[in-house]
Amino acid sequence: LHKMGNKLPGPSTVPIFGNALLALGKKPNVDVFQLFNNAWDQTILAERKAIDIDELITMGLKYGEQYGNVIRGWLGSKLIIFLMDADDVEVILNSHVHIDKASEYRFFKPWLGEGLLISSGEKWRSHRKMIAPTFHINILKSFMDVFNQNSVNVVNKMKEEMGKTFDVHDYMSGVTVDILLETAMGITRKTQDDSGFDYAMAVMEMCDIIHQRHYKFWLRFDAIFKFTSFFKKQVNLLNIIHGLTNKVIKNKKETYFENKSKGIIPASIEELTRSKESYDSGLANDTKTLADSVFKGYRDDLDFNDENDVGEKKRLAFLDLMIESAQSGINKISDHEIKEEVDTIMFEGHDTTAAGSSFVLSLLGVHQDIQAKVYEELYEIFGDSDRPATFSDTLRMKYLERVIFESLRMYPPVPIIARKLRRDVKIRTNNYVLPAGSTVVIGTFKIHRNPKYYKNPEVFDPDNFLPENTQDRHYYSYIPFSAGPRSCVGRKYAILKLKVLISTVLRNFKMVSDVPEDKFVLQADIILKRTDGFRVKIEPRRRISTGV
Ligand code: HEM
Repeated sequence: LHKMGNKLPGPSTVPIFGNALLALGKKPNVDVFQLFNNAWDQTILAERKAIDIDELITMGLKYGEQYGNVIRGWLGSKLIIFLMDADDVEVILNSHVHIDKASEYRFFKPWLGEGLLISSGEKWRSHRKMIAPTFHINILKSFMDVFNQNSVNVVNKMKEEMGKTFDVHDYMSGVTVDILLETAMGITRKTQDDSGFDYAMAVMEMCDIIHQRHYKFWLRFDAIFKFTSFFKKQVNLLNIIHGLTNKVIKNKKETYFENKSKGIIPASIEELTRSKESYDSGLANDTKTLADSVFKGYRDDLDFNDENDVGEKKRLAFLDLMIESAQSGINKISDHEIKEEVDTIMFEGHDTTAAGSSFVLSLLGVHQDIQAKVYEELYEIFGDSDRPATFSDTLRMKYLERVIFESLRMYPPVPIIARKLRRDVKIRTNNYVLPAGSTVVIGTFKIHRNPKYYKNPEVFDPDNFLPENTQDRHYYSYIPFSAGPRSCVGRKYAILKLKVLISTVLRNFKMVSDVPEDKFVLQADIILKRTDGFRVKIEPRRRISTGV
């Protein structure tokens, strides 16, 4: 490992510590925008020694300017390799071999157990096969009412903020938890209480603790961590988080047995979607969305399931399927494993979309011309009507989709992903061989801002996703949902939900941001966020065409 690792370019090391001392005393909050905005300029980089940077990861990205798109760092005897070229990333993500997560993900274990995000081997494979069909396009269509209703609810809540400056993330976070509870978990509004908000807050604080464990190396050791105040806090936060997920499962199981004793068979997704068809008739001629072309280079099991019949039994929403499977013995899954998956979906499905929607809304507040174009498109679809969005409406939101994609490019909610290599792997850059046992960090944030793939990478421009601009671009230069066998299982769910939620907000309010984009302070936390808060103002929307 040592011999092969040292053949890769990277900063010089000191005995025992390797490059670990470079991270000493660094804080997690970074002005990432500033760092990356100017990072292509070598002279500015040279002056940037004093900047607060986020442990080896952000530092590794900075060193990219010096060493290229492959950099090695030694954290003691641990070899970390940063990859920032789409060709190299494809070799890792497209593989069915390199699918194990890096050991850093273990800090999630007390919270998520061995859920889909962290598990590997046979457990991951069989659970992925079980869970992916629960995000089948027919199921997503049946969620349209829930997406619409909750979007209207959050619009009504946001009216309180008219004329004030506020953090739109608070609202996006709340509505995202509500939507997840109702869709994936099948918990009706009647049975929900305020614990969703406490849950969202606890998740944010847990992410902070996990992040601290990444960059403060002494907190990496469980034996030390257990004696810190962080541990006590973690216990309290996990009580809140698991309190909600336990309640969700208990509630769902009770309903299952109640219905079973009454002989009630839950409506299949086919039945649910069929009854919608008359209401959602007149499907747009062109049913292809931007996602179909942008992600076509790495078709995954989600696409396969949508195009093939996965069998009626499997077409149940997530938690229904889990419980049905456990009770009927169709799939082998224990109660404990159900809980791990519920915790995983609640976390992955919530924090990512809350950050994604908050970035879109605050960016539109900055770029008024782009917002006017989005509104013009929505006006063409809905006119003055307040009617809910149908699935076919969402297919017509082509400019909004480009805006969402561009926002996920510049501000990917998951800014990096990491894998542990079990075998040596040869990459395209200089035919380097990455040794088994090393940790590979894929710098999504940096790849998305590489001028090799995007003409003006630092400029927010939805036209980056016009068909003529996407057709020849490397597929792995755009990986907000990762790609390959371990791609995000909620990708289609997320895009559909974002379209309904954001279109509903914009049909009711004009977003305004007094903070320009170059003043956004990013936090390269587990989930990319703004430490300065997603501060916006809203103005009532006059329902007239903007004439753009
Ligand atoms: C804008 C929204 C989202 C983004 C940007 C996003 C991004 C990602 C990324 C980059 C990964 C790979 C992580 C890694 O390899 O470490 C991932 C995995 C995952 N995501 Fe998402 N995600 C989003 C929404 C969702 C939603 C809505 C759900 C579920 C409702 C979800 C569920 C999952 C799960 C379960 C995994 C693990 C998949 C596996 O390893 O097989 N995500 N997501």
